[in-house]
Amino acid sequence: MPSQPAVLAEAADALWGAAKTGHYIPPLRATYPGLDAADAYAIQRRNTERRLAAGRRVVGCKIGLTARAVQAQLGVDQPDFGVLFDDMSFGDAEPISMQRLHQPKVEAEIAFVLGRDLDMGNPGHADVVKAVDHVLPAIEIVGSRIAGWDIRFVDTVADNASSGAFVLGGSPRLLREVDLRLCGMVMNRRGEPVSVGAGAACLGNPINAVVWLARTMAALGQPLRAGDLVLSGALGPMVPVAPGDVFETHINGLGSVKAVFETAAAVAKEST
Ligand SMILES: C[C@H](O)CC(=O)C(=O)O
Repeated sequence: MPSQPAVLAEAADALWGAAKTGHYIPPLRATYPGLDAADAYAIQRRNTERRLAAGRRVVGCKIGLTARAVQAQLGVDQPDFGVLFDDMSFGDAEPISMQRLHQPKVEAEIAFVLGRDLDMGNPGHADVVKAVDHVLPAIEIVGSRIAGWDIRFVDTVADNASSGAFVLGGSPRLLREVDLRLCGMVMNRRGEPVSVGAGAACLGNPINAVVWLARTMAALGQPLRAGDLVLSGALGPMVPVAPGDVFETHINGLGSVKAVFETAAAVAKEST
């Protein structure tokens, strides 16, 4: 049974407050034991509307929970999605302020940029392949407003799929130039490998994840559109971020992208 609107509003307010204050909250599933997936997306939508009202612009979607191991950990057999906004976007090697992040972790991903709308009913693989304009290497900086990342499906969905920020590489490639299933990924922190993986880790092929999202959004009556960015899901394990960290991700056939986080001294200066 769907939760009462007052419960959804209270949960959305709690996440919003945690993002503003940095006082992270207990898991929603513990505070509101009846919450289901539909409730969680309704909570996410409330805060999306709040961000839009504050002048932020939607630039696309992120897909999460695409790795079978992570799905098993959270007890689900499907991915989830969150909304990407203009102010989450950082360029290759552009310094990222720690102040705006919440318990940040990084993941290496493949970003898709669409050149056509996917507004047909139940889009398929051929539709998605035709609609992709280009792909890019990306680093997603995930975050959680839930204390200690103690999340299950409803907690992360409500929290905009634990999104935070993202960095895109600067050299777009065409889909036909790369085999996304086979491309290997290594992420280094100051030269040391901290996460390795491959395209196949993302639902067998990152294109499968984009098909899942395209179908989901079409079914919701909010189809993916030309110009939308899609972060397709992690290719390897998430890695916690500390101030001053620099992560470089290389994805075979796609090139490299670097995420640079401000130092502890800069964090201290910002908070005085
Ligand atoms: C909890 C996050 O959704 C993880 C994520 O972004 C991913 O699995 O990819």
